[in-house]
Amino acid sequence: MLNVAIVGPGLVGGALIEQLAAHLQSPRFGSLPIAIVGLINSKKMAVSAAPFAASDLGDWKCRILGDAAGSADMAQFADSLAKLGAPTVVVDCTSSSTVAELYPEWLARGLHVVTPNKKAFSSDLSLFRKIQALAGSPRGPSVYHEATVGAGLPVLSTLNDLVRTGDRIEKIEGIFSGTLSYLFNNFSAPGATQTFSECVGVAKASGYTEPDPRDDLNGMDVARKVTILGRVAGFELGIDTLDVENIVPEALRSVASADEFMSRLPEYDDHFAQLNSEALASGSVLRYVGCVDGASGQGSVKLMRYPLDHPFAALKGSDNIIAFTTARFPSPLIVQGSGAGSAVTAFGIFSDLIKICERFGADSK
Ligand SMILES: NC(=O)C1=CN([C@@H]2O[C@H](COP(=O)(O)OP(=O)(O)OC[C@H]3O[C@@H](n4cnc5c(N)ncnc54)[C@H](OP(=O)(O)O)[C@@H]3O)[C@@H](O)[C@H]2O)C=CC1
Ligand SMILES: N[C@@H](CC=O)C(=O)O
Ligand code: NA
Repeated sequence: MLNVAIVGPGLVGGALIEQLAAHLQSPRFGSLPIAIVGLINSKKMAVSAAPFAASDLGDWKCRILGDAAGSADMAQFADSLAKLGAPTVVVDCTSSSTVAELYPEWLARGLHVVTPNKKAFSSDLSLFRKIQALAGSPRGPSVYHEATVGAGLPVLSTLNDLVRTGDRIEKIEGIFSGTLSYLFNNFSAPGATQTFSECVGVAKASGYTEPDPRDDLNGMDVARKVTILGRVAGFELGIDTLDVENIVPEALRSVASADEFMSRLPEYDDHFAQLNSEALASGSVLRYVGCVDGASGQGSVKLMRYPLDHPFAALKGSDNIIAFTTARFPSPLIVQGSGAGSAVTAFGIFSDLIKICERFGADSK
């Protein structure tokens, strides 16, 4: 049995619980030997030697992390998990750097890590290297983070396959943000009528944005993804050395809360409308694009103009598009599809859990 403990059952972690519970209740393709044994948020935690029942998972806020649950204590949580005996995966569904810094400790105790949290792989290079070293042995603990780039789309598994089979990465270019894809697909299109701030509001309500949408609009979320792609491709990218275009209006960068930012954003609709009409007048649309350049080993994140017949201009909804140009793929290998939202992100995490099940041959007892 593979034990799973979820840190941060918010939007994405909650969707993962739903998908795992649905599988427990009605396995479609044979029962996977996966059990949820731990949950922790910033206030409460519960760890159990016996798997949580599907019926409790259906109402986990009351039945597992309700009043009877203990106070959150991350050290104690990891201690209890390490003592369980069976292979155990900690799924970090927070966006916390503090939690990400605990991965080396978890790995050293034999716990596997699966996460959509970008922080550990895009912050200090030394943390990334430490994690890679601890997760590098064939029978030791593993780290999977497919959902950190393109949510559930098979982006990192594709890149890993290219790298491990000896291909040379020349360029990775794409629209890596569901939020910014949604914004510009809907705002910057011939005949579009929604204002920029209205589009941001819909992206937030749809669960595409980070908890504070400024983390999307300032380019940092895309910069983190570019850094992860660059590092997985073998380049020593540092997030602070990337060329990143921040499109948050200057006066709103320091406002205290996400709510205040959202309420003041309409003041800047004219500014974005102006940028958009200039692009449309030249037969182009605006798209927010990230790039890893294999020749220089550098990355960039920029608001660019694309002609209407370019594949980036034809993108829909919150789709991501990632084009890998390599020695073997001079005509790029393209991955495209829904790249944000809790269901597809939870799917990416679930598929990583299945890989650990397969690698460690957890039996179904
Ligand atoms: N939304 C998307 O489309 C995608 C999201 N991601 C990533 O998924 C992750 C989760 O996003 P989302 O679900 O939207 O975030 P939410 O804000 O909805 O949930 C975050 C959760 O983390 C908990 N948490 C925060 N800090 C701590 C801590 N120190 N210890 C324990 N728990 C903590 C919060 O607890 P509490 O409720 O008590 O505050 C909450 O349950 C992020 O890293 C995001 O970047 C990746 C790909 C796509
Ligand atoms: N806020 C991000 C969520 C996924 O990483 C996005 O919009 O892509
Ligand atoms: Na992905």
